Amino acid sequence: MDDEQSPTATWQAKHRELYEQATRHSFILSIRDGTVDFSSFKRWLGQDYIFVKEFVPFVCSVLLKLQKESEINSDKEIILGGVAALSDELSWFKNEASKWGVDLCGITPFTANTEYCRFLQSFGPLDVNYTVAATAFWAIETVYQESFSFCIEGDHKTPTELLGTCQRWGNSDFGQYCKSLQEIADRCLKKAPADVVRKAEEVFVSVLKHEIEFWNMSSSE
Ligand SMILES: Cc1ncc(CO)c(N)n1
Repeated sequence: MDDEQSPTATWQAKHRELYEQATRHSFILSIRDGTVDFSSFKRWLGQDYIFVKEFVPFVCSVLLKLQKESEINSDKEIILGGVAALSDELSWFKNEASKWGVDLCGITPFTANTEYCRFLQSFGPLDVNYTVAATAFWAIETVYQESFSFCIEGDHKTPTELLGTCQRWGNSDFGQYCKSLQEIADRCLKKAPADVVRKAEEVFVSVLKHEIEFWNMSSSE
């Protein structure tokens, strides 16, 4: 791929500061250096389960939008794979929650989570542009990939109990999946009109801000 021409890579560089705050947040750094507070981890776990339940209809809406753009068949397979993986992910959350003694039924979403979920819902209507939704999808998955892969890279001190979580989003298959999503977003963005590209960039920045708020929420009381 021609990186110089890649709109998403350009934005990652242009919004570097926000991007770093989202992917190198103190919560993630505390996992990597082993100082993480397990009660924060448990809070993140319960809140993220709520988020992922809302992420399912979001990814389905991306698939539905794509259905209207009849020609791109390989995109459909990648995104359908994403929907399928979420089923496994929800089971993983239930299993992980029971290991940590977190009661998933009794959880109420915190404000940052509610706001992020509302943002996801805003992509629901079919007239919301596919390119913009695909950009959001790529950004959401990539923040987790870059955050959790950092916790299992190099000289980390990630607690053993958290390695499974970090591998879930930090593994190289998930990394490959994020690259595929990036290629989809870039291909769409390269042929999109200027107003769509502008909107997609705004959405990219919004995702970073929501992700930062989500980490803040998880790491504070
Ligand atoms: C908040 C949040 N962002 C991204 C992902 C990746 O799916 C997730 N599970 N939760």
